[in-house]
Amino acid sequence: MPNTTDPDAERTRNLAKAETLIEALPYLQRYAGKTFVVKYGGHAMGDPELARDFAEDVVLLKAVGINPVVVHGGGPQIGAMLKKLGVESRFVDGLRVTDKETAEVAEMVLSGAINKELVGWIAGAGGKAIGISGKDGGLVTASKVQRTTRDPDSNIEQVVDLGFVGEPETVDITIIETACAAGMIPVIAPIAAGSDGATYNINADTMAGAIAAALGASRLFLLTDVAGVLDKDKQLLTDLNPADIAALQADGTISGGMIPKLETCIHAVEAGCEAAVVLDGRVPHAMLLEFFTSRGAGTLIRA
Ligand SMILES: Nc1ncnc2c1ncn2[C@@H]1O[C@H](COP(=O)(O)OP(=O)(O)O)[C@@H](O)[C@H]1O
Ligand SMILES: CC(=O)N[C@@H](CCC(=O)OP(=O)(O)O)C(=O)O
Repeated sequence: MPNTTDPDAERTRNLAKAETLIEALPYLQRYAGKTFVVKYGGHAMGDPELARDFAEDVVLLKAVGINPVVVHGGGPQIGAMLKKLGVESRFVDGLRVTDKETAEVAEMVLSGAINKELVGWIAGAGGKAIGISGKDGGLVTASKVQRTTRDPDSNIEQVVDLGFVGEPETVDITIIETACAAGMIPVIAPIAAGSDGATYNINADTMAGAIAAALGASRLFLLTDVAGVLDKDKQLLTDLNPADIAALQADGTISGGMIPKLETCIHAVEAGCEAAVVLDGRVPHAMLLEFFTSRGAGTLIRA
């Protein structure tokens, strides 16, 4: 326990607090008025302590004049609900094959339960969040994802039907700009309607990347369940560009869910987002530590 009655110890602690705030000063000056898109993955949401820390980080960003825009996932939560309902689920290239019933469950879990829970966490931290999906205010329209595979025996290319899996086709940022200007923090579920009127389930990383690109965001943070992008010896790679990522993909260093995540980062930085960061969402206040200290954390991707 710290000795609260020792004036020297008290002075040292206060000095450390002041130094931390001063360390943040250049970042605060540089990014006031800028927009950050934060993708909060379903895996990072399980722990209420971490969810509280995350909400505090977002509210702090807003309080210092940055516009945070949250896009959330919820893959594990959709999986748990489908299991309860006795509906089978399978993935192709990290995307959930989505029939009509699965799309209904995905919308219920993402736009309903998770979206409102996050809005609640942000309210609890003193912020004003507005929970929406791609459907609201014409934010995102979806087109159906097309996937093909090559049959290993015949070498014939076959179309894989993923059902109602979508990708953003158009993004209209009016609702985001309106909410931000009114002092609110948009919290966005990765669901959108297609031109056929159907509801489409969109991978949350893809949704976040498209929104970051449309906003020309200064930062895209992707909070996940690893320290960042790791090399073959499991060491953290702190800085990458699109050419580095292509090489890592070619030699098999990155695989699985990290491939669409980094494709999202490349798309965002090539479309004008200053930088994307893959961050460890299991670390308390990961986003603030990355952003407001000179040491940083995670993997920074720039064009
Ligand atoms: N080189 C790599 N560095 C870090 N993670 C990697 C790498 N290659 C593959 N992965 C995998 O990517 C996963 C993150 O992607 P994903 O599971 O889709 O995250 P999320 O659910 O947070 O969107 C990690 O848990 C890890 O298993
Ligand atoms: C098409 C598709 O796969 N959609 C995802 C949407 C949620 C998501 O991406 O959540 P995480 O970020 O927590 O993984 C799904 O159904 O799981």
